[in-house]
Amino acid sequence: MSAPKTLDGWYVYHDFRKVRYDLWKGMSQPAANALLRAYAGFAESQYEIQQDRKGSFGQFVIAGNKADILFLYMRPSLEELNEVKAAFAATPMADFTESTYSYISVVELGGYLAKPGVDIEQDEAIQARLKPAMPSHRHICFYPMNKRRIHPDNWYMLDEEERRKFLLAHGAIGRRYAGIVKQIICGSIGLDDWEWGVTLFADDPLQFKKLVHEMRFDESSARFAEFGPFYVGHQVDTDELWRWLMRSRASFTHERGAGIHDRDRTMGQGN
Ligand code: VOV
Repeated sequence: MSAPKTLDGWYVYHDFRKVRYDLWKGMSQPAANALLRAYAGFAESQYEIQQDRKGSFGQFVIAGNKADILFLYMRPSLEELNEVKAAFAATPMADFTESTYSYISVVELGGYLAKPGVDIEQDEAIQARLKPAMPSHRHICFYPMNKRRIHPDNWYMLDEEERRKFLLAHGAIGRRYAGIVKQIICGSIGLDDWEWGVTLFADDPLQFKKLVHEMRFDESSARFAEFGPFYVGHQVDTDELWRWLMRSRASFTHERGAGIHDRDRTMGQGN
């Protein structure tokens, strides 16, 4: 029995963080403004890297209390992800948030997608899937998963034909969500605690429930899948993240609606 080939793309770092409200609320308003301005510079540089197609970046507010914020980065190499980690650590945002969960993986596609005789590097459609720009959908859902290895439901002992049959049925369900849910499946065997990181994007979060629910009844998930913790949230730009963070400070009530640039202006006037 031989392992199926995979096509591997950008390395992915999910960085889930919680706000240290004890520090954040104790900070003076000018200090909070300066902090967020410094962070905005970092976020801007991340979006520029994405613009240059040298990586991807997204900011998300996470629902529930497993985390408050997710920073999601993709880069061509693990070293570059570690550079991003250092660059983030240098921002004051790192001082008043703490990591609650992280996940390292690499964008993965089935090896059968490689057409014989065609250089993967020249196949634009495959390159776009291996090195994806951050989808612009409003919502995100992330969870890690394994394929079971307990007899008789041992995914890794199935022959190729059986696995293909299961994945065909899985793909058929997924395709019914074309244009509604976008998936980025990342392999993490040898990289992190689970075998895959599943990241889904949709404008309506209810579609995550509908898709995952449908897949639970499909044999490839019903018999073989095991799941880790689920995270769900919505995508924000830096300005919206700023407003969300400011709302969590008691002093924000009289500043509701002020964005980074408004704040910069008022800061410049000596506020
Ligand atoms: C949003 C829709 C969607 C679509 C269209 C889709 C399609 C496909 C196709 C065609 C293929 C086959 C290999 C390849 O082409 O890469 C896959 C592969 C895979 N998937 Fe998937 N999947 C989706 C969605 C989707 C979800 C929601 C999940 C989580 C499962 C659940 O129960 O919660 C998932 C998982 C996976 C995994 C872990 C793999 C790798 C399995 C392996 O052993 O290698 N996936 N997937």
